[in-house]
Amino acid sequence: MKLEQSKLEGNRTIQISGSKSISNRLLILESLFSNIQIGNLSNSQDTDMLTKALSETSIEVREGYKKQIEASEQNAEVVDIHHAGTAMRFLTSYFSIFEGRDTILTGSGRMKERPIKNLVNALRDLGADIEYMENEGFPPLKIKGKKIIQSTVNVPANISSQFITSLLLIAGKLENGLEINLVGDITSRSYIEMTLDIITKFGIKATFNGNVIKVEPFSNPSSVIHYEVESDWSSASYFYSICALGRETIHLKSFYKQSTQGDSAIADIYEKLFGITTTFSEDEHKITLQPDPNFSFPEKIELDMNNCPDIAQTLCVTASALKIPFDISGLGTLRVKETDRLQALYNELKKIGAETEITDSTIQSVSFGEPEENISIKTYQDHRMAMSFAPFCLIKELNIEEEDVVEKSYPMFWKDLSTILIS
Ligand SMILES: O=C(O)C1=C[C@@H](OP(=O)(O)O)[C@@H](O)[C@H](O)C1
Ligand SMILES: C=C(OP(=O)(O)O)C(=O)O
Repeated sequence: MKLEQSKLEGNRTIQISGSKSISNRLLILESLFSNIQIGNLSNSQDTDMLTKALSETSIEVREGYKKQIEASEQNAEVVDIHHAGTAMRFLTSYFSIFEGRDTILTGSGRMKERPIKNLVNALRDLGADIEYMENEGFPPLKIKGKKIIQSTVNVPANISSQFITSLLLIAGKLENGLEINLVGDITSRSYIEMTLDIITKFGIKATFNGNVIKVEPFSNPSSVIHYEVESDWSSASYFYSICALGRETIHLKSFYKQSTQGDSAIADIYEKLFGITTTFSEDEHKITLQPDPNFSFPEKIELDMNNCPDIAQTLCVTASALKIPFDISGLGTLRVKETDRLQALYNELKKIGAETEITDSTIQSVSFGEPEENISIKTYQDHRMAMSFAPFCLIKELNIEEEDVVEKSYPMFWKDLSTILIS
């Protein structure tokens, strides 16, 4: 995607679709239990992948399916979820309790490099039957669905919170409920809290004290629950970056003041660091991002982003574009996402003039110089690389390679961007 050097057209409104994280949790719950209606479901490719994987596996169909499989002794169903990490992790638990069904759960080349061992170990400890088909600790998996009766498990919590969420989503369905003891540091904690918020709104009883999460068994909500998904704050982050560089007002919908998405931290972060105030219009669920024209930027940015890892790339690009020194910690999980995001940032920030140093879990600026003449940003098949570098067109024209990657989380990104830029 060639992006001309542009200015920001003020006062436009952008409607972003539902949170990918919330949507994917609700889809699993909808499939395990009934009586749920979802509004503003994410239009992301990851959510489509999950919807497809779950189609015809809802609870009602499951009973019939079980008999069908027993009768015909069919081979395992193959489910390919491509790049969708949450889908991979959530479906591992889901298919583990899908009695009578054998599933081969696989994904893209990159998915086969993303860890899943702690989740598989936890499920095996609970009694699940899962085998690795290629490399120990990584997808693809062969899962023989069966009834799980064990109810306590230890899970290391420092690699991915998605393992914990995956277990929490099936927990209510287990005959004896589930007690999870989180071992070690807890990464991406906000996502675990989001899951607990969703399951408890659903009627499932759960507590989180110290390092222990307890979930009681649950049958079904007594009446239909309507869940309106708040729009995606990770997607909104790119407009905060655009606002910080373009210094004009932007409106975004549909967002709430009380959000369960950890990435809503972007509002406070961009207010403190870049003078972008956010006002909420409760009745329209609209937020207005407004730059303070007299704001003086900080001398240095020091931030731990363990709770909101998906907006780290956004922040690094904004700070580099404004040449504000930064030192960001808490980013260990970035190494095992769609690409090694720390390495990708290190490589591509150079092109816009920022030299950095990276460690296992940090990125720090070293110096700022002039951007390259013909900037062409590689995305490494990572949607967030494409979207986080796009705002740089407010400073200088650039090319973003593999533009279609945005579809993973935000298919309308380029179209929405074009409505607020004037070249
Ligand atoms: O549960 C979720 O919806 C997510 C959890 C986070 O992953 P980790 O816990 O692996 O950091 C986040 O990066 C991902 O985009 C979505
Ligand atoms: C890391 C992400 O997604 P997932 O882990 O679900 O692939 C993301 O959307 O930034």
